[in-house]
Amino acid sequence: MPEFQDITVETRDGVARITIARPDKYNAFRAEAVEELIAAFTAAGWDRAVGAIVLTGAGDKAFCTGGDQSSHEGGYGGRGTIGLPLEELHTIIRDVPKPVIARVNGFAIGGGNVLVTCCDLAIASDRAVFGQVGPKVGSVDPGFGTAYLARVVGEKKAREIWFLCRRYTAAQALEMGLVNAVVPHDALDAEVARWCEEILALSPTALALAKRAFNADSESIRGISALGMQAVGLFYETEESKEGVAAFKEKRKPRFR
Ligand SMILES: CC(C)(COP(=O)(O)OP(=O)(O)OC[C@H]1O[C@@H](n2cnc3c(N)ncnc32)[C@H](O)[C@@H]1OP(=O)(O)O)[C@@H](O)C(=O)NCCC(=O)NCCSC(=O)c1cc(O)c2ccccc2c1O
Repeated sequence: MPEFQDITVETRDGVARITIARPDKYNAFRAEAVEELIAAFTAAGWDRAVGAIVLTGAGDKAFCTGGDQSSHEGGYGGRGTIGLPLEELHTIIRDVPKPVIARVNGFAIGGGNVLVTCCDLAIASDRAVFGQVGPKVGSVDPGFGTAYLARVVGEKKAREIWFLCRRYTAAQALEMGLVNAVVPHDALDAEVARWCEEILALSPTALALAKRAFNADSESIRGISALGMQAVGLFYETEESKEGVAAFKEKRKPRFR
């Protein structure tokens, strides 16, 4: 496994735990983090000794709060259409032939919420908070974070999440089907371990086939995502989008109109 700066990877007893390790930024990702996540998922995904992958964030505050707003004005400066190869990250989470569990230990906001959506399963602490902020900060995930979210929580709820940018409790996330279980914060690791143990007892090939069968039905969203990224790249160059980022950084309300 290569040396990582923004993430950590721990593989033990058949479980690879990938942690976004930027707690001072509420585990927001910059370009380096996205590249490292892609590399870690690729390695764990094809490691025959690994039967389940857990994605989480470091510390007690956040799972992930999406793109690092302090690292960009317009594009994010890395590889890909918007300077963050997010469509590749979402794709690899779906393509690894084993279950990926989001261990949601705190805020799952913006791109963090999209990661929860993309993971096969999600187990949340009762302190977790969910929501979208794209339209507040001049951005949108035009693929799995919108179109696939609608499949997960239903059309009306997905539109509410994006059109109002509210925050939701873990209990509300459970009710809408965004997570599979909610447990007291201190019981999160034990619960995630229990789910992994059950998965590890099952046929890996049957699980891989089931995952691919589930994915097949929503595969067209990958194309929508690629197309939408081109549009978001252009959107980031506009004053409207830049106003959203500036308002977040200056801790004020955006003036879009
Ligand atoms: C997470 C919050 C709801 C917390 O709010 P709260 O009021 O409790 O605390 P603060 O706002 O003061 O935050 C504390 C501290 O953390 C820093 N921080 C939080 N999030 C980020 C971040 N994303 N980047 C950088 N820094 C962050 C914050 O600045 C504070 O630091 P101090 O030093 O000032 O103390 C709230 O913070 C929040 O809403 N955060 C999310 C901000 C955000 O805009 N996220 C990115 C959205 S865009 C995105 O993620 C995205 C995802 C995709 O999948 C895409 C796909 C395709 C195209 C585009 C995509 C895209 O843009």
